[in-house]
Amino acid sequence: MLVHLFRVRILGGPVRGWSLHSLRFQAFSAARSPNGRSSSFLLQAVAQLRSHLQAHLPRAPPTPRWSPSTRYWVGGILMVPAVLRQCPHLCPVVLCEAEVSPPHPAPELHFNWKLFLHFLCPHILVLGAAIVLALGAALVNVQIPLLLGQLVEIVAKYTRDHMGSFMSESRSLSTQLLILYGVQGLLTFGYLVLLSHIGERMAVDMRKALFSSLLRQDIAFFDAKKTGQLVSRLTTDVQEFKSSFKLVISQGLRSCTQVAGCLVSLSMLSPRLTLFLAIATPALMGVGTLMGSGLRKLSRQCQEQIARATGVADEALGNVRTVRAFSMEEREEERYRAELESCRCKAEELGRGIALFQGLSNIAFNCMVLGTLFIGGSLVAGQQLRGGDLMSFLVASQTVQRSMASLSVLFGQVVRGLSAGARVFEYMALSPCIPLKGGYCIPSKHLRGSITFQNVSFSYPCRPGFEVLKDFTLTLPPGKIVALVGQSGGGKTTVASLLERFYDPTAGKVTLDGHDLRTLDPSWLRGQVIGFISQEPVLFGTTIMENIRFGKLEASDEEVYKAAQEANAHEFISSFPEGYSTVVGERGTTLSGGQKQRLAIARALIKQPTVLILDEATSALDAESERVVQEALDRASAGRTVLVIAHRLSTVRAAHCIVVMANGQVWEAGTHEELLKKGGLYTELIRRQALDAPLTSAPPPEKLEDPRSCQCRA
Ligand SMILES: Nc1ncnc2c1ncn2[C@@H]1O[C@H](COP(=O)(O)OP(=O)(O)OP(=O)(O)O)[C@@H](O)[C@H]1O
Repeated sequence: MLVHLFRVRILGGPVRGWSLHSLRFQAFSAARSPNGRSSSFLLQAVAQLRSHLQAHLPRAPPTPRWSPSTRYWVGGILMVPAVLRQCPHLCPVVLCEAEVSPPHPAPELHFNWKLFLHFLCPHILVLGAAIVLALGAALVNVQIPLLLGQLVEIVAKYTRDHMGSFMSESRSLSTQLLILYGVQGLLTFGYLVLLSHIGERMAVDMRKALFSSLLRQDIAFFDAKKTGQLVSRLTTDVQEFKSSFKLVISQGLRSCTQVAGCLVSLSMLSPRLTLFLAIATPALMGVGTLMGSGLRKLSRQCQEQIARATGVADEALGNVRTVRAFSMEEREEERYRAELESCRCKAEELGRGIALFQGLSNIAFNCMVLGTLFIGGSLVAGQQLRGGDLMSFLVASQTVQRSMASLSVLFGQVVRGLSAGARVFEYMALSPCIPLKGGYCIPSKHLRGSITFQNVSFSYPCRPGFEVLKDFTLTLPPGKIVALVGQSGGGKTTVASLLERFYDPTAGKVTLDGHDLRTLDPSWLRGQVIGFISQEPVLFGTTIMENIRFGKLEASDEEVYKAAQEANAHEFISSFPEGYSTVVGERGTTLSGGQKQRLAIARALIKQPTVLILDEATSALDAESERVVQEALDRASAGRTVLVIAHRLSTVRAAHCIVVMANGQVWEAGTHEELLKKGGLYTELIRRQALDAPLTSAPPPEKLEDPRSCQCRA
């Protein structure tokens, strides 16, 4: 408890419900002992204060409650258990910056110092100022124990001799101490404000750069990554990196300076006591570090288990409709309960470990104080040390211990910060294979919309061994409707993705009006040439107006209304009280499937695309919605090159050309009537669909002709 007493004195902070003033009063009262010797004065004062502090200092809770910051620090904080858990206000930076760190698999990543310096450079002057202030605060902190010792010497002299005026003798020292406290407070305020300024600005810059880099990555990149993981890099990792950066500068500098300064003071005060400290402190900290690493491991397991439980809850709540539809509430409750139970066991084990650690560390630190007092007391008794110097020694040694404890915490924080930074910088340094912009734009007067796939082979980058398209050749004549049909998984959507240039073919090429797509500007291609309408339209959680305008940001209100009319959407939009200002909810949840689809059609039509891709655009709709949407699609298709991907063959009978895909190739092609006459796979698919058999089970019948000759006529 003496440890805490001196911390209260060093930092001048109030102990809950117990002011510094009353502590001092108790110390002085205790000092009026009959023998008047300074050493016994010290011991009595300490004993008295100790008993008061025991009664007033907050204690560790009987069962640990794992608040996010507690969980986070449980692993790393173990070198300063008593300080941080019982006197959290004494270490505001540490606790303010504590964040939840989600469990991450440990990929081998290297911290990108070049990128780090790029973000740091604009703030280098402010950082310099913060470092100067932090060093100043630390140096002031080194001075305080020495002055405190001198003050105690005056107190001891007065209680021994009862001569002179205590007030006049102590005035100058007290004033100096007050000034130092004030200066230290100001310096601390200054460097924390500056560090916060740098940290927040860097975090914003890093988030902007990372977000921008993520949005520019290839679609193949997103095939391989989880959205949650990417979002976590933007949020948690940047936060952790920022916290570590601020902590390392503030705490690290201060602690190093204090350790160095106080060690000099200590060796000047008493070399013998310093030797005792030099042996005992590292030994204790070594044991503590060993125990700490075990507990950190346990803490990590605890976090992973919490993440598993959260995953179960997230999945159940996110898919609540499916859970309800299958009456699976009890099963989900049971799964969550089981995960929670494991969490509890792990957390309790961790709690026991921490309790043991805290108990042992309290004993160790108290023994160190006792040892210092014992050896120091004997030196005082032998007239080799003054009582005031012993007091200074105790205060300074506590500063050293506290600083070394924060350094050991910081070490863990540095490791975490570096790996968080490495994760953030990893994606910033990635450059996509398909650029967003750059390349040739066909002048609109020459743009016809003729598409060809020439001997295209393709495997998805995340599944390189599996060829989805094999020597695929197809022509989409300008202004005509071509329908792609075939077995599920046959590669129809892949054809559309290649046309959008979400991927580049592994072999062969895709051309627009004779130009290889790789030579054309992708943003022009996607933004102005191709309109894409998928089975599950994704809307943004904003107004209908803004959702339609997403297709062409500079579109006027009139253009939006016109697109909505073409898409058969104007009527239902106008029936809403808020009209075009209606907010559609997250992903458009407040709209029906047919309404969402019509908004998606309006969004695609507003840019007046030359080529339209309809990927099973009506398959998720009921008969009535399908009729309205199909009407809109028929209108939208007129005069455009249209690629329709369809499962229901009845919807593509009117297409100028129907292409049947199988095994990643064009199996046969022609009009509905021509294909029926051939009696090949198309006929088989129609027969199966009439029987309502799934298309997936259809093995392709014998091929009737060379697929290369299956071309749609212009
Ligand atoms: N992003 C992807 N990464 C890896 N493989 C993929 C990816 N998308 C599709 N595939 C695979 O490519 C093959 C063709 O898929 P595609 O979606 O093009 O088929 P489809 O004919 O459109 O099927 P459906 O009619 O069921 O929509 C499938 O085997 C599928 O598993």
